[in-house]
Amino acid sequence: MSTTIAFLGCGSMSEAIMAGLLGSGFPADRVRATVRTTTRATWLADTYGVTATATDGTDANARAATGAGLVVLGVKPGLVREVVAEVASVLDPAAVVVSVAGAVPLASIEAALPAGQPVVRSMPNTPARVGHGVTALAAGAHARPSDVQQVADLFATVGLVVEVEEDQIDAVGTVSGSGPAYVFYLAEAMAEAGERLGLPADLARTLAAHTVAGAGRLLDDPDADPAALRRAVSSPNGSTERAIAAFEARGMRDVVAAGTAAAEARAKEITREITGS
Ligand SMILES: NC(=O)C1=CN([C@@H]2O[C@H](COP(=O)(O)OP(=O)(O)OC[C@H]3O[C@@H](n4cnc5c(N)ncnc54)[C@H](OP(=O)(O)O)[C@@H]3O)[C@@H](O)[C@H]2O)C=CC1
Ligand SMILES: O=C(O)[C@@H]1CCC=N1
Repeated sequence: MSTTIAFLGCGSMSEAIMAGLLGSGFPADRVRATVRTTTRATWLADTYGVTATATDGTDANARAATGAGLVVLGVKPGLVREVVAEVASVLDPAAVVVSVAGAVPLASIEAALPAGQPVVRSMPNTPARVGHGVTALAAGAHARPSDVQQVADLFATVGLVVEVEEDQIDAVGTVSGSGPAYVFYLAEAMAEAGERLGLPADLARTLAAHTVAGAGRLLDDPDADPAALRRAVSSPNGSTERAIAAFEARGMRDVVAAGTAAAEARAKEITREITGS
């Protein structure tokens, strides 16, 4: 990849992608980032050696997007329209606009850009920070296969990339986009449970965190089967089997399904808030 990349909005998600990209050897002098505050802009520039500027009352987004081959929309969903409006007139016609924003439809971005501007919508996740992300991509109406490939190459520097239809993106987001938060929540719950059984808080947290990280490593294999890995821990009539039976009896699978359904419903609600339809 030999283009200039502009991250418009560089918080948790875009920083994770940017860090992975730089870690893969992409030159820092071809990366631009914009954020709202000067403090964060200075921190990003000092930490990564990229050009980072604050937008507050300035045309920083337009300046960062000018001449960039890839323009990543990394702001919160409610700000996407505003940022697109700031850059629409300066984009190179061949520049590929990549949205990481959850719940913002391709059509609403395309409608605010010059006709024919290629747009790709993505749903990444924060393990990208350590090169273990998974990103789903959905191509917009004017994105050519080579545009999608360029975006796939960007995200491949931070993990696995899959291509989906846009109508699957909300569901994807509830599994892999939000998913790291569910796993961290499980780690919190395991630590609290350990404390209730008398373990010191620090020890319980260390045990839970390292266990989740280690289990993740075991899953990090194309042939890994979560159910088989679970069975390998569960001795017949042993203590793990008893724990899993207690989870099942309390409807753990339904609880997880209810969480993902709530996440999907909220994504659709945000889409309605943004598009007014
Ligand atoms: N976090 C996640 O796990 C995932 C997030 N997403 C999507 O990524 C997007 C960003 O989320 P996340 O990174 O968590 O959010 P953050 O709040 O961490 O990052 C948003 C960034 O946008 C900056 N910003 C605010 N206003 C502007 C502006 N007008 N122009 C340029 N930059 C601006 C902020 O600057 P400052 O720091 O100075 O305030 C901040 O750095 C969202 O749309 C979300 O749906 C998608 C998948 C996963
Ligand atoms: O919570 C959110 O809205 C975003 C989308 C997926 C992960 N984070």
